[in-house]
Amino acid sequence: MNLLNKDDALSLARLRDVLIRLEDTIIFALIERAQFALNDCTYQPGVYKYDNGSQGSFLEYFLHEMEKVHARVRRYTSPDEYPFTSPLPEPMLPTLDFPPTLHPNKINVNKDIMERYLQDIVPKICAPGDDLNYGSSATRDTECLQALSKRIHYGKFIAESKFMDPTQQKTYIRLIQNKDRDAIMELLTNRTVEAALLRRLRRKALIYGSDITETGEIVTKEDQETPTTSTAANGDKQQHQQQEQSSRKIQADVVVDLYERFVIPLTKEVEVEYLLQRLDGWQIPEESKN
Ligand SMILES: O=C(O)C(=O)C[C@]1(C(=O)O)C=C[C@@H](O)C=C1
Repeated sequence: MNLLNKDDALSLARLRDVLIRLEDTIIFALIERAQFALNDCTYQPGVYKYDNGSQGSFLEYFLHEMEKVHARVRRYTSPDEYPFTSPLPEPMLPTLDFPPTLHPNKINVNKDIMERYLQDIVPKICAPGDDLNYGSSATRDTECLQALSKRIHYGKFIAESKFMDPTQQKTYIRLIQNKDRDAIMELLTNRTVEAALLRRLRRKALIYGSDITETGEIVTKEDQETPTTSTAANGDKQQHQQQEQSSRKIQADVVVDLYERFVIPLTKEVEVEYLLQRLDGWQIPEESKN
């Protein structure tokens, strides 16, 4: 998405395309992280002494050092990029002129994303234990966190696009003025889009989590070892399905659950928060007054 182009940044269809592409980024990032053990010591504060004075975990140290370099090349001046750590240095590259697409706001839900990622996601996708690959797991964690953060903060653009829809603006303005959080949530919810997303995501996770043979067939280890036949008893079939699931690089259920319970709800929270602040310092145009 070219955020230097305002029309792109506010087209709901294009924004949804970005979310679809980010599904791939997120699934692949999770698959990469799942190669390594949980490595819990990388999440505990005070395990190592850090040269930047950090008192946090190895992951926080790593994230901060990496975000410093990314800040220098102006990553966080882009309205779809949000850092997890601070303070960060000023960019060494000259500032880019992004058109003012979003209403000024300071919404950053990365703290929630980090908490949910560590509590809910890592333990579900990684084997328990310690394989000493601390740098590799922190690198993969960073990729997962950045992709999730980008996806969830895209809620701001989506909310802006919905707010700018002339058929909806009056209603949004009334609900925002009444601070009616629940009604705003209901108005921005599109259950058809959510259901289609979850179906697509399951399919993608099943496919991306499998291997492909030289002749292009999708297989798992058990497809070769335990042939399923139409005469297999139900119990055998179930056992096979369970084996097949456990041999995948990532379980489709885990990815779907992650989106259902965390990614979509948090994106919607960002949308609601953004809308609740949307009228601050904004002159309501005559045609949009209720
Ligand atoms: O596509 C939208 O309209 C969005 O607001 C994004 C999203 C999502 O997180 O995927 C969130 C709320 C809608 O119910 C549908 C989908």
